[in-house]
Amino acid sequence: MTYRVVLLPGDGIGPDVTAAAVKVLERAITGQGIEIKIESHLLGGCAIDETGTPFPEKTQEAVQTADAVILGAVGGPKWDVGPGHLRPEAGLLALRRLLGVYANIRPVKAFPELIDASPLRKEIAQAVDIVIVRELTGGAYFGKRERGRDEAGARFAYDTMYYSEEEIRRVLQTAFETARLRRKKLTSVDKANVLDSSRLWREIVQEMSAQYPDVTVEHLLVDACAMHLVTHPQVFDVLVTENLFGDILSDESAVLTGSIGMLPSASLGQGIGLYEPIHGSAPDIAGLGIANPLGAILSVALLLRYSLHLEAAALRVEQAVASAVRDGARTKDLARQGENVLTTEQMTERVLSYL
Ligand SMILES: NC(=O)C1=CN([C@@H]2O[C@H](COP(=O)(O)OP(=O)(O)OC[C@H]3O[C@@H](n4cnc5c(N)ncnc54)[C@H](O)[C@@H]3O)[C@@H](O)[C@H]2O)C=CC1
Ligand SMILES: CC(C)CC(=O)C(=O)O
Ligand SMILES: [Mg+2]
Repeated sequence: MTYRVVLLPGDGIGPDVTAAAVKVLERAITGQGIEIKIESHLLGGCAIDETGTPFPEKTQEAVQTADAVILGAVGGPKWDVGPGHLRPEAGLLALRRLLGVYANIRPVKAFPELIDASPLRKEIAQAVDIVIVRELTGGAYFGKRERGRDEAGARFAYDTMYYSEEEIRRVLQTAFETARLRRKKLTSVDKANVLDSSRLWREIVQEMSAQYPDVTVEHLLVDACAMHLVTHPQVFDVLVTENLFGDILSDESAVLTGSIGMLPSASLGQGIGLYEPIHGSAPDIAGLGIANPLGAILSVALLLRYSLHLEAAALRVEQAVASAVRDGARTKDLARQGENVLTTEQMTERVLSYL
């Protein structure tokens, strides 16, 4: 069996962490009787530089026929000025939309050995085990938007947080089913005291909960949720929310585990899965070779699990990461004072040594 995996390294630290991910993927499938063909394409700022657009046609064609897609990250200060349609992030949003990956799964699990890197109290940090299900192809990032000038010549801008019933239902289904396979608790996060899109979201959660009587459902306003995540994150099992809230809450949750560099994600929907660490292109450390590759490597485990259905290989990758961390492997973002600091490549080698 041969699989085609499209690699989109992107910008900043993206190429470093995806190079690590590919090495781990190749090692993980050795002896499995399968072959993986990796095909690299342009997305984001590097694509703007080479082709004048953040999501070139060649990349669009390649991802639509792939078995899975691995992405690093896009963006950076180089492209922060200039016309809106040329932003690297627009390429990423278009990619997610094209693949129809409406459910972004972001597991947030503490590694016992990294508790010192977490800002939480020890007994709380070690109990963090959450899956965030973030709606990924709707909401304010995709709604009608405009910038203009009013009659007096003053500037205005707006973005619309639009959700259809179908968009809400399908991601909630993923969330309910995820909760069912875990501790059977679903926290739906919204801003239903203010936003109509949130009121509809909450109504649909309530309607759908009848089909999942084994799942305990609670509703939480997003501002309170942001606080609860740092005061008592151990109460959360599966957390489901719309795109913008999920983007923010997952970066916050990442820190609970020690570093944003630790968190993987799987974006699932209409077939082809997209796998990426949750962090961005980290321009402040780009080119230094010190990025934490573990979020990207753990995304490979999710690819093996969800797209290739190789659960044993997925577990091996997760265990290899856990073993490396247990043995004291630390990139700069994880290291406490006096700890030996590994480069991206050295950390990758440590993970590979356990595979
Ligand atoms: N999926 C994507 O492609 C994403 C792209 N971005 C883009 O990335 C650029 C930078 O955004 P920021 O707000 O700075 O967010 P960021 O996630 O790139 O970085 C935030 C902070 O975390 C650190 N960090 C991130 N990943 C790390 C890793 N693997 N190892 C060690 N440290 C790590 C960075 O050094 C920085 O201090 C922007 O252009 C933004 O739009 C941001 C988030 C996601
Ligand atoms: C372009 C942004 C929506 C990327 C991001 O921050 C994310 O998906 O987490
Ligand atoms: Mg984000």
